[in-house]
Amino acid sequence: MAVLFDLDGTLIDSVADIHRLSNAALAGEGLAPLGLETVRGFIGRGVPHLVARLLAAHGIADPERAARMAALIAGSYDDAVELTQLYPGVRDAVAGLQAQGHALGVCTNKPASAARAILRHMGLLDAFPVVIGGDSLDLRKPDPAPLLATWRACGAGPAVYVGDSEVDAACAEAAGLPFILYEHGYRQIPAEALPHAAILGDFADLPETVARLLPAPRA
Ligand SMILES: O=C(O)COP(=O)(O)O
Ligand SMILES: [Mg+2]
Repeated sequence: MAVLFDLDGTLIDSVADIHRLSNAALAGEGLAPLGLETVRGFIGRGVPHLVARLLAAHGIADPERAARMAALIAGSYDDAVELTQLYPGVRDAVAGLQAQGHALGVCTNKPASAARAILRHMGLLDAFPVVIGGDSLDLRKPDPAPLLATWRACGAGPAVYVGDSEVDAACAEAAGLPFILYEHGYRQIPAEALPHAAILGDFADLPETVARLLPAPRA
């Protein structure tokens, strides 16, 4: 059985680093910085969406500037780890699921190398042998393709997806996987408004929630 995770807003609280990168990219274009809460609302659909929203906040739609900003962010994303933290209980939950023999994977819209870099920084890269990022395939979440690729690489057995946003809920639904909504991430609408099999408020409850949704096969 497999437990698949979103990254930003689910395993890690990365908004401060993404905020810093975003304002550096805006500064490169001579544009004023944006507040942390504003940038938080732009996270979850990958870097192209992020830069489009950063520019749109300044009333700008300009593919050339967006491409320059995306390149600047890509150039420093792997080092944007200092302000990022694991959500409380993540380390123990991951260890517990590993001990129960679950395959663990990450399916994020963050670029794959930045996703691996932050997992390495947290000492968790070995726990997640499968990491699919927003640039791993031609399609990103909410298209189900990256989640299905993660699921297949984790053995294609019974699986759940743990995520924090509208994008993750839609992606899990399209992939046909039960969705566990982590409620302290970056979603923009009430938790009840998102399709979910369970809501997770505390990572300490994750192994039990997974066991409820993925009962062990009878001998
Ligand atoms: O938008 C991003 O870059 C990443 O977001 P995700 O980890 O929640 O998919
Ligand atoms: Mg997320």
